[in-house]
Amino acid sequence: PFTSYVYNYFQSINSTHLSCQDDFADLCNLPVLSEDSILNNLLTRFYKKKIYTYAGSILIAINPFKFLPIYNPKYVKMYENHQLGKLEPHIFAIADVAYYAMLRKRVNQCIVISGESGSGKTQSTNFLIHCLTALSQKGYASGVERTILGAGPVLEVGRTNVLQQKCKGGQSVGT
Ligand SMILES: Nc1ncnc2c1ncn2[C@@H]1O[C@H](COP(=O)(O)OP(=O)(O)OP(=O)(O)O)[C@@H](O)[C@H]1O
Repeated sequence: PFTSYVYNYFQSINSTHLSCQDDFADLCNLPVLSEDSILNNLLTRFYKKKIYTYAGSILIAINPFKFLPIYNPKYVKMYENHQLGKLEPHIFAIADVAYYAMLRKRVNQCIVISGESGSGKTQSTNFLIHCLTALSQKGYASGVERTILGAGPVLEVGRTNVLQQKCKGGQSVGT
């Protein structure tokens, strides 16, 4: 029901009008907090090619279904050791916060990725692993990234068998 609500809402919106509208990088800063204002903000940002939005320390990602040039090493560097919320919302910001919290607190960290089928969980997991291996500076040298990414499909098949597909609504990455 929520998906059809969102779909109907998106259908009723004038996209040219949206791209001129102001948007908020964090939903917590919305002057009025309602379903309409949240969806309107997410859609406005999406039309401006901003697929990520914060809800406090939670990152909301909207699948663009196309390549965006926002995952290159320049972005890893830009988000390295930064304070969450200072820069535009980004998946690398979440990886960075988890990585440095792990180093600082010396405690394992967990990133939970949730969404319906096809929403981009696997892709987001890959971006997180890419960023984490780059931050640890082992990615390029030892092929750690390739090894972890290679294990992903095997783990997914195993987990899907055990949980019988219906429970496959979330993914997690531990650092
Ligand atoms: N950030 C992104 N940028 C570009 N394309 C994306 C992004 N996220 C997802 N996609 C596209 O959407 C497709 C589906 O995403 P993905 O496989 O990650 O979904 P999923 O949530 O893991 O689905 P399932 O639960 O069915 O396995 C990808 O193959 C990719 O083409």
